[in-house]
Amino acid sequence: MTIKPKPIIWTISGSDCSGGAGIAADIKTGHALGVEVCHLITANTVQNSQQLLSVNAVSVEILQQQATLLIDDKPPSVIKIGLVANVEQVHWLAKLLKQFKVIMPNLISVYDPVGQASVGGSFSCLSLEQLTPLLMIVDVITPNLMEAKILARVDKLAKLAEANDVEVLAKKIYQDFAINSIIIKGGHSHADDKHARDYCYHQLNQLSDEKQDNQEKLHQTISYQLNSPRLATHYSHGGGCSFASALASFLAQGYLMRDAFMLSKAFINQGLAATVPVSASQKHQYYGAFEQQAWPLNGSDRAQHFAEVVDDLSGQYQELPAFSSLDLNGEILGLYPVIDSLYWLKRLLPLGLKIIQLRVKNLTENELEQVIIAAVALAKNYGTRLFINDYWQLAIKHGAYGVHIGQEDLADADLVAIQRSGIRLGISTHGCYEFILAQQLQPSYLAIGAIFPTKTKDMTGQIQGLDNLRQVLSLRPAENAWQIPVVAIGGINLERAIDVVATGVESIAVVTAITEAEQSHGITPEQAVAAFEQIIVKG
Ligand SMILES: Cc1ncc(COP(=O)(O)OP(=O)(O)O)c(N)n1
Ligand SMILES: Cc1nc(C(=O)O)sc1CCOP(=O)(O)O
Ligand SMILES: [Mg+2]
Repeated sequence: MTIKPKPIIWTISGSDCSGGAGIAADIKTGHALGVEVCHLITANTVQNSQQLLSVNAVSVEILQQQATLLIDDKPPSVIKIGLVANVEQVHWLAKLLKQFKVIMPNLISVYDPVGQASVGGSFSCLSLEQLTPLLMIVDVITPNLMEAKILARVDKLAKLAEANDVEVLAKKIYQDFAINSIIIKGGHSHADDKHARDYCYHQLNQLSDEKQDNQEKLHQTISYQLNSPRLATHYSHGGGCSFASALASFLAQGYLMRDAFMLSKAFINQGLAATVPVSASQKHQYYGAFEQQAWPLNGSDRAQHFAEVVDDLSGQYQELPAFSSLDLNGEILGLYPVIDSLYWLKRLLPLGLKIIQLRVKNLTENELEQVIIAAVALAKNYGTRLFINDYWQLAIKHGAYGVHIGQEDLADADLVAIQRSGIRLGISTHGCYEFILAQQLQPSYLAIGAIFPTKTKDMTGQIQGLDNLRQVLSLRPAENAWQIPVVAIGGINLERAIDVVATGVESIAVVTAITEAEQSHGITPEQAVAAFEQIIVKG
């Protein structure tokens, strides 16, 4: 087995001598998820699974010595903060993070506010005012509902109803402390006992989530809930710490905030699910340590640990029936050329493709309509499934086989009109969050990209690699059930196609590997199509 260098996270938190929570949970979680964990202990607590006896703070001098010694040796990409024992530690941490952000502008800090022990008792008596210097500098915060109410100063909220509204709480916290991402965990305290709903209010762009040059999105916020069945287990000691350190670990591996959140919740669900049988078999309610299971989980039950996404889009289209299928009759979709003109359409259609996409970016509305009319007629002659990129109204109007829609256009497109028209729908996704959300809409196919860096489109920060491709493929319903066809796109050429096909993906979409085959491989586009088809058939 080849050992790759691991991302490094630091956890600055308390030690739980019973091994369930705090530093122990952070180390077990980081190791399960493949990151290296440096740990700076803020307090040595005396506790077991039943009670907390004392919290013995470590001096800031010792903490500073540890930070100084580690910073050049093992610099972190993410710092996770848990128990902060006293005011001195708050000021020390705020100063440390401020200094680190100057020398490491991409450093992310995740603060899991630890006030009350789940076994009863208080870890610290810090007031909100005392915690403010730290709150003003962290990037991500992961309170539970009770902690969120304290952070949002619930007593100052106008109406009592607002006190339980996670969106109101998160906005208030964002307003007061300018924290980029606020995740309110629903694990312990939600009124609906059948579900564990975790809520995220998140400002785009701050954690390199979207491209910095996209001015429109610069200060856009998104909010959504991740919803999964509540799991009946008493093995949850340290679950909150493990969630925050999982988030830190996935962020350190370069995942976007929404994907890191989705994966962290799946990691927690996986651990809780593993202990349901042992918990049920016990006569007395033994409060066991959260179980960090190996990751990634292989096997057919993997998808069940991933939560459903609840947001405006999923709410709006909750009742929408599935989109028309690709009528593949058991065949795989295969090669999917994406081209930008009638010239390419005329050249490639005679090759007997099952699917092709017209992706035009530089024509006027009128020119475009004429091209689409001609393209639909041409594709019908050859019996090839023609998808029109972006222009769903024209695709419906002129009876194209389908339309392909990107994430940017999803909220503005009328999915009801597309579904009722009977034309097929393909949706772009870039990571497990978008994949799960789009899968809930039951489109005709899902695309995932960019698998590799590509010069055709700026996909900075959204390169998936083969591991993420495998991961999203496993998020479809279990084997034997109907599975949505998946198309891999982005930077795929003849050399890389072999590995892509080996993941089991149904289709490979390519632009330049065909249109620039002469320049890159000294072969004609027709030869490139034949070579791809051979790889797909063999795969
Ligand atoms: C098969 C396939 N996958 C992804 C895309 C990208 O679509 P989108 O996100 O809408 O970006 P643009 O292509 O419009 O730049 C695609 N076209 N086809
Ligand atoms: C148009 C497009 N969409 C992508 C996505 O990931 O959504 S990647 C991409 C570019 C594909 O071009 P090539 O095959 O030349 O790399
Ligand atoms: Mg598009």
